[in-house]
Amino acid sequence: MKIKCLNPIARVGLDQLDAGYEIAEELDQADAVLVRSAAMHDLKLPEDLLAVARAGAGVNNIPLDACAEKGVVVFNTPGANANGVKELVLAGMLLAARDIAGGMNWVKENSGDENISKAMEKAKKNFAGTEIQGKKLGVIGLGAIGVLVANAATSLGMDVYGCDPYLNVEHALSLSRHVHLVKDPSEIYQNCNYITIHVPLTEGTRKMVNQEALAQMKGAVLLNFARDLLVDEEALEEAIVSGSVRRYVTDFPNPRTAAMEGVIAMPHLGASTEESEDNCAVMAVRELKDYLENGNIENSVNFPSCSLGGLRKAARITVLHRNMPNVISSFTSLCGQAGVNIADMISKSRGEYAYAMFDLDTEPPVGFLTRAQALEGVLRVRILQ
Ligand SMILES: NC(=O)c1ccc[n+]([C@@H]2O[C@H](COP(=O)([O-])OP(=O)(O)OC[C@H]3O[C@@H](n4cnc5c(N)ncnc54)[C@H](O)[C@@H]3O)[C@@H](O)[C@H]2O)c1
Ligand SMILES: O=C(O)CC[C@@H](O)C(=O)O
Repeated sequence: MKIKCLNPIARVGLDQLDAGYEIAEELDQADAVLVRSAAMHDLKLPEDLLAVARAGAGVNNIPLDACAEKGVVVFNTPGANANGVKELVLAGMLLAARDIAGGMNWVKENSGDENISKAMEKAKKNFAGTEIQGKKLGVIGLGAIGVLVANAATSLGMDVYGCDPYLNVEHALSLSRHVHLVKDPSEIYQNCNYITIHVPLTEGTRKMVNQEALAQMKGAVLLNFARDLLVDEEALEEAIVSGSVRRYVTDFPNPRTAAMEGVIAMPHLGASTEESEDNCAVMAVRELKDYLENGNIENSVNFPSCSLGGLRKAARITVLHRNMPNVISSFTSLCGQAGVNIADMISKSRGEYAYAMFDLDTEPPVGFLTRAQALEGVLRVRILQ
């Protein structure tokens, strides 16, 4: 199997690619891709590509539907970099609360002054700020990162409000009982001193922090460690001028926000820690290997989770297909006609797409793959032995 890395991937992950794997020089040779933030929308994907693993959470750089149509399974690594981002969000709040950066610049600028120790006692009033303890924090999106930020902020004495209409059970169970859940994000926009967004960028969330949302804020600090396009930047500029937003702290500057007054920007550093990079690489490689070797899918963002464990029978056939009637029945009929017995099977669906795995008592006959691949609704068939 050839794996193409479109971005640098941590060594500890690549070290798991043992005998049977090699790193591809070119994308067109690849059976699978490992990627971080590289934009894949305009890449020509090889016909034989089986999988893409995003060493990270956000998948807006990957054409998910186009991949599904070609029978390419896309994975991500949920939660693997969440702590790295949480810690930077806390730093972002503190950088907005006190002029730490201004103060540090002052020290550098005055480093030649022999009397700096005296001068700073006069100058420091220019960099004074406020504390975050007792302030209201609103967290929009209570997933892997949002929950960690909310819980950490309660420990720092903040009064925390969270909003997530799709909150899942796992995240609900790990959320501190001190966090107040609200249904309407307007409650957060209107009442919170700090507002942090932790939702994925999708067509539904693009510019979710719009003019209407920004106008409700009352001198809030808005933190965006998720994606730049979640915020309407034209409206943001007006909100900063009018004072409804006091500071915009972002990990996703672009030519517009990088130059904007009132913005504290970092160069996409949220997941740039040794620990997050290692966690993501290890999880991404593990997911790829389990799919390539056993056909099992875990943490895919365009196909359902589905597993039959390790390969123990004569052969395993996996079928990525459209979620429509008769695909499974036409496949099992084909098995019957070919005289192969299905020892075990599993089938799962997710939206428009579905996946089925069949363990067989005997190897399928020559020509079976071509016939299965030609069935209506089938996107890709693999035979694993
Ligand atoms: N700065 C970085 O380096 C960095 C690192 C990791 C992730 N991210 C970004 O942060 C995002 C979130 O990451 P995560 O690991 O917490 O993902 P996650 O999938 O665990 O959590 C996302 C949460 O957003 C919620 N959500 C979706 N739409 C919503 C809406 N309209 N309103 C409120 N909640 C909504 C979901 O229900 C989910 O709970 C990623 O998609 C990515 O874009 C950035
Ligand atoms: O790979 C990175 O450094 C950033 C990843 C981050 O944006 C994510 O969505 O997980």
